[in-house]
Amino acid sequence: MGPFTLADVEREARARLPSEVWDFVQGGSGSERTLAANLAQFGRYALRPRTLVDVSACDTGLDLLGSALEVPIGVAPMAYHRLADEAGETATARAAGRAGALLVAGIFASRTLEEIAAAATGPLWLQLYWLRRRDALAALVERAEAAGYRALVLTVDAPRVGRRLRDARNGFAVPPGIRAVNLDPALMAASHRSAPGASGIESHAREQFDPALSWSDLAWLRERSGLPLVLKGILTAEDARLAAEHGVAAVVVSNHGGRQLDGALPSLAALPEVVAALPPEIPVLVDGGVRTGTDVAVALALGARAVLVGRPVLWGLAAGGEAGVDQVLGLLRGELEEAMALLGRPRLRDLDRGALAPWPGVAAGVG
Ligand SMILES: Cc1cc2nc3c(=O)[nH]c(=O)nc-3n(C[C@H](O)[C@H](O)[C@H](O)COP(=O)(O)O)c2cc1C
Ligand SMILES: O=C(O)C(=O)c1ccccc1
Repeated sequence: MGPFTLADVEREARARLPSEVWDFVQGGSGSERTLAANLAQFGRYALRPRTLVDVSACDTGLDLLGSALEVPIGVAPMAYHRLADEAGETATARAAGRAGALLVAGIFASRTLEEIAAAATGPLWLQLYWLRRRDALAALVERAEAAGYRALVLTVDAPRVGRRLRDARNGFAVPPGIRAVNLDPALMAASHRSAPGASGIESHAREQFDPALSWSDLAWLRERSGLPLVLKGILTAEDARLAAEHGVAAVVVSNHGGRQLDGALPSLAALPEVVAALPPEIPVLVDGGVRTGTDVAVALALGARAVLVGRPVLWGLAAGGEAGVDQVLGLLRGELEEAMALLGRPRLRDLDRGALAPWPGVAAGVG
């Protein structure tokens, strides 16, 4: 029977994955304070249900950068889905399409951009890191456009990869059979070796990521592609305003699932100031710690247009492959519809600050 919650899927995934892969997926940087705070922040809000509203039809559909979604939910970009399931990103793509959800494929996908696009039936975006090898980046952008990707998501919170102590202690390296197949193997070699005290991921990023990336470099990307540019990893109003000035189409409020700056703001806590700093035509997405449909409702009530979900998708893959991702996305969708019905807010636009109160005795900053 079940799973009935994402926590059920998490338990099953943990039982199935090798412990060093589990640690890579689950872990955060440093003391994992931000990782924990992402989850805890949702508990700072209480919901204010309205009654005697016709909720016989709850509509979770929306338009995001010109693409229709059935749910305000996307799969966050994550490296190496094949760590969790043999089919990897193609399974994720099929499941996301069935759920009417967005898929953000990662630059370190373990299936080719073209394989992912062929499996996808819904909108697809591609996440990029700013690699020193700008030629490799330019080639990816060209391939993404040709394959039908609809936006580029530049991750801006990782000039280097944060120190993840679980991976360092485990000497984690990406297993040889699993590769970031969209990049030249020569660029990826360090990911497959662990140096003393550093994971392969950390060594690879030190070698290949260009930490000199700054606002003026965004023009390079925008010149190479007509695709909308999304910045992932914004946590402040200052950066939100700069993003708007630089012609960005959307932003993702994120601390990278607590994997980058330990001690950074929980993403839900940063969301209101980012929303307030941007005009309504620039949608704000948020990720980090979304585990239930009511979490989705809270994020939307604080001004997010949609949420991205990271680890739970890998749990789904590990627990049941493509069907496991169906379960994860299906549970979130069902829980969101239930929350909307019981809140008396049958349309996404009804989810506003009026839906929230601070949890009694806790300063939530509903504003
Ligand atoms: C195993 C794993 C790999 C990730 N790889 C990437 C990546 O390659 N690029 C990126 O921008 N974010 C990456 N992320 C961060 C996610 O996109 C997302 O910000 C985060 O997982 C959201 O938090 P959640 O896992 O609590 O939902 C990764 C996260 C995990 C757990
Ligand atoms: O972005 C990440 O969190 C991550 O785990 C990763 C994976 C491969 C290369 C760089 C970062």
